[in-house]
Amino acid sequence: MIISPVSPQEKRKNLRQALNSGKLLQFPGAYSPMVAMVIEQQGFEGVYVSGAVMSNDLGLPDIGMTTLTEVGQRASQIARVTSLPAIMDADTGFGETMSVARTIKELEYLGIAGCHLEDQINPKRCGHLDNKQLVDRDVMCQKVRAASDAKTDENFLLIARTDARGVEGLDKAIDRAKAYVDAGADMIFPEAMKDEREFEAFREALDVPLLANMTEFGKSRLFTTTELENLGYNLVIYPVTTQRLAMKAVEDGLSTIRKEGTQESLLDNMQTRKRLYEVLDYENYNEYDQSLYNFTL
Ligand SMILES: C[C@](O)(C(=O)O)[C@H](CC(=O)O)C(=O)O
Ligand SMILES: [Mg+2]
Repeated sequence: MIISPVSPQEKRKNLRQALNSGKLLQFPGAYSPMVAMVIEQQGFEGVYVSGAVMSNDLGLPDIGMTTLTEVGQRASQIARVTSLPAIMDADTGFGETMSVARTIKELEYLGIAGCHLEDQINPKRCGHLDNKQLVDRDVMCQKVRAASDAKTDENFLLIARTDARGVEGLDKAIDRAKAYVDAGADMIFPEAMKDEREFEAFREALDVPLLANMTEFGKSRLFTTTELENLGYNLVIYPVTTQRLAMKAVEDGLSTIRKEGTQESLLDNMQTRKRLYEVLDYENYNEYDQSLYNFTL
């Protein structure tokens, strides 16, 4: 109730243990705290806070216009209602080297279990678009080193993402990933791989855990969990999925109300009041106040 009893330190420790299990961990994107609760109730292993989703939610494209404060606070609200670890998309780190160090310290303090930093210049763009631009490998290594040094909890998961595949090619992307591991990254996120062979090449080249991004309408085919597990990947994100599902339902629903003048025909598509209260565990708030849950539905 209210806030998960599992501390951020425990969540990070649990995540480290789970990553060592050899089992693929599924982290769907949560666009709000309540979505994180549903992700936990459905039995997933963790929650992802997407930079794209945070931007879109503010009515902005995903081009690095959001701030550490905005994204960090929202990620914290999402992280604290679930006992699952939450991983946050920190884009290019919200600034240069020293700011990146601050980003890590703030995210630890906000209860986040880990984050990823990417090697694009700012303004960045979605990793599955063309014409991305990268910072030099050394600049990114410096950021990763600063991030790693800034940790106070060794279990905070520092994930380096490389967007180099679409810019410099597969071999250079793998070289960069190796350099980021040497600089202190705990995990690698190879962005926008073209096919199975490329996912495999990263696995062969690196000993650290790997993250697979199964975003829809992008450059990678949507692999199943079995396929990803067989490829040796450790964690999969479905970053924008819940927002895409919800927004389609919202758009369709609004257009129906506009056309039909009532939402009557939409009721079957809606979360009922009963289900909402189950998700929120409303009944248990009665322990605190007997006058809260004395109605019938
Ligand atoms: C993972 C990602 O960084 C995100 O912000 O969720 C995006 C997802 C997307 O735009 O589909 C990405 O750059 O892949
Ligand atoms: Mg992103």
